[in-house]
Amino acid sequence: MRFHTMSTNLLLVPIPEAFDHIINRDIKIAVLGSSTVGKTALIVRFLTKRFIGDYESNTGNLYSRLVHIEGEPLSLQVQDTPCIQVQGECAHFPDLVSRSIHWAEGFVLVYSITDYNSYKLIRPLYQHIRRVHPDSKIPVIIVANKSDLLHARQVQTNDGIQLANELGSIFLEISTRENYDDVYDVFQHLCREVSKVHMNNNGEKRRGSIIPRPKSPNMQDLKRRFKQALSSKAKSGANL
Ligand SMILES: Nc1nc2c(ncn2[C@@H]2O[C@H](COP(=O)(O)OP(=O)(O)OP(=O)(O)O)[C@@H](O)[C@H]2O)c(=O)[nH]1
Repeated sequence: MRFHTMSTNLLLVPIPEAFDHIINRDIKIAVLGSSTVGKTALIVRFLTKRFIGDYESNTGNLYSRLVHIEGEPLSLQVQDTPCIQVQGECAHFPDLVSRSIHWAEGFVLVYSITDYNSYKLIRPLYQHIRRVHPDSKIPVIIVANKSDLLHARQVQTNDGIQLANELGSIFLEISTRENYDDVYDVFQHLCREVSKVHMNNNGEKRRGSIIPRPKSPNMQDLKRRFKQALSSKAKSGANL
């Protein structure tokens, strides 16, 4: 399943320090879900375009990239998170997951179509996010991964659609392995939604809180020293 909202460019390059002064905003995204649903594969596929089969068990890497949304350069940070354990109806959130939920401004909730338990985790996870961010409509995308493994399917597409409708979230069924475009869409859509939240909902607040970055700390320092030197010269001239 695809959504069709692609009109902007998403450019992925490492963030060089030289860009620091022109990037006004960070976009912080957390990718959450239970074990082996393909969280790391999804992020790595997005960042490198490559599907790499095997990963060490994830301990929580943070990835940074420069992206362009509607021409504006944004610093994208993606937090990969350790898996969440499910015990009956309860989900146990490791520390890093809890911290990521507080930190992030947009979420990718991943389950695997081959693992019904991973699907069952999505609702409590979503509700937990809403509890942590009660005042804001934080963008969330539900991703049903591994759609290429049809023979092992345990979760029907309709189950995903229904859940997403109920929760008021966007839903995508994708194969990280087979289809890069869908992976790209997930992150592009989320970046744009977070960007919209920045600009529309919190625009006034954020505009007020954006402190212009110093153009160059060295230049400022030089100017200050130059002024000091001038005033001490003027003083010593006055003393003559
Ligand atoms: N067939 C198929 N396999 C996938 C897909 N996405 C991920 N996998 C495989 O699923 C397994 C788990 O992927 P990971 O990315 O390590 O999963 P994770 O959610 O980060 O797992 P944890 O590290 O336990 O949290 C790996 O063997 C991947 O190759 C997919 O779209 N299709």
